[in-house]
Amino acid sequence: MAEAKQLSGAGLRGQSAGATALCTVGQSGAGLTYRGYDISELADKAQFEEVAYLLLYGKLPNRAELDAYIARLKSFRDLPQALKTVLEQIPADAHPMDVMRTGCSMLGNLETELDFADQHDHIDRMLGSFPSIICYWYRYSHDGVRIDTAAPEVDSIGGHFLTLLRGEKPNELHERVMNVSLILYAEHEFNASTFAARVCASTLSDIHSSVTAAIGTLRGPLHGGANEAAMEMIENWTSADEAEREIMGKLARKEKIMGFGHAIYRESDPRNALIKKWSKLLAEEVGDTVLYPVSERCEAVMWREKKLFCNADFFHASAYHFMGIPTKLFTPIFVCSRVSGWTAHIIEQRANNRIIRPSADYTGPDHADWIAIEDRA
Ligand SMILES: CC(=O)SCCNC(=O)CCNC(=O)[C@H](O)C(C)(C)COP(=O)(O)OP(=O)(O)OC[C@H]1O[C@@H](n2cnc3c(N)ncnc32)[C@H](O)[C@@H]1OP(=O)(O)O
Ligand SMILES: O=C([O-])CC(=O)C(=O)O
Repeated sequence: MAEAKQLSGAGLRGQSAGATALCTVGQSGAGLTYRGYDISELADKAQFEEVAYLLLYGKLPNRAELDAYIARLKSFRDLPQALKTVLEQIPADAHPMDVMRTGCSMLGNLETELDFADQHDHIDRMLGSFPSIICYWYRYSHDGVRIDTAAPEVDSIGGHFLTLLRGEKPNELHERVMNVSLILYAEHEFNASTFAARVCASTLSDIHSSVTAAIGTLRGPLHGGANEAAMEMIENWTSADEAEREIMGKLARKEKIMGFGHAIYRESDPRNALIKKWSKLLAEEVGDTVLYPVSERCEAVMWREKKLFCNADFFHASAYHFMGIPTKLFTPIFVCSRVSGWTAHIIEQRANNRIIRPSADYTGPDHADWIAIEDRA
């Protein structure tokens, strides 16, 4: 069994910030479970909606419960006119994560959470409508089309996203990959965005504020934004040899390579092998001879040179790209998935709440004498 990563230093590393029954990350150096279920088994056997139910309701649904849950999520796909009007004001060159942040916040204005007893209704609404929010904005701002977001012909959230984006139902392979991807991204203990959601929830704020805080936190390239940043890097390289030269140059310049490394895992991120397998299949489907070999070479060079491994984001970049998904929509897909984990954590925080308020080590002056404004330099 691998040793756990040595955790100490800045960034609250290695300090427990609370308890959770939702997820374990890196307990054996590399493992990941959601409520005790291993991620490999979930990615192989589950539907994303089943995993969301597991996280949110504490058990796997039986057939009748799953069917009812999927039907319920589908019923939340339509957007209120006022939200569509706001989305239509956002320019095409806006960052789609800003669109998600605004979309979630606007939903909170229109359908405000007035009572925590209704939290599940708001969560299901977010799960059902987030793909609609991003795709409505994208298709309107880029193609001038006002799409109907209901898409009743497709049941899954991943399939819904692709159908809205493309205007037609995806093939089985693409729907399956989206399902796996959403499962892999659903939950990850006290990562930065989830922690932001819990901090916000701990003030007894509403669920839309908590999720909006999480979206803003996921956006950064050190967190969810790494899948886009990885794509922007690898798409420049036309061969594996060029990728190796460029990576070596970046390492020599001490640049960060996006999609590698992890705050908790020590020797691998278990989500990588799972999404990599699907990226390879998609590469074969589109006849790719460049991007997948480039990605594999990056992986080999980073391990050889730095013992750094691909995290969940790296092979997501090529997988999404092979499915024709525009790079700037990569992180919003992460949002459509992680909203399940964020909201499960908000429920957990609310059930046993104390406001999250750590201390700081003060490093300023001991005492300063007041200087009248006319005497200041
Ligand atoms: C879904 C997710 O959010 S997964 C994470 C997505 N983020 C990325 O892919 C961004 C690139 N990766 C990183 O920036 C980091 O690895 C993080 C933010 C994920 C983790 O940060 P930390 O826990 O602080 O990293 P860690 O302590 O393991 O770093 C050890 C050393 O490796 C270096 N390192 C870590 N990751 C990388 C990387 N991707 N490229 C180059 N060097 C790296 C660090 O700079 C550090 O070097 P130093 O000791 O000379 O300062
Ligand atoms: O756990 C982390 O720090 C980041 C991560 O992999 C995730 O949120 O999926």
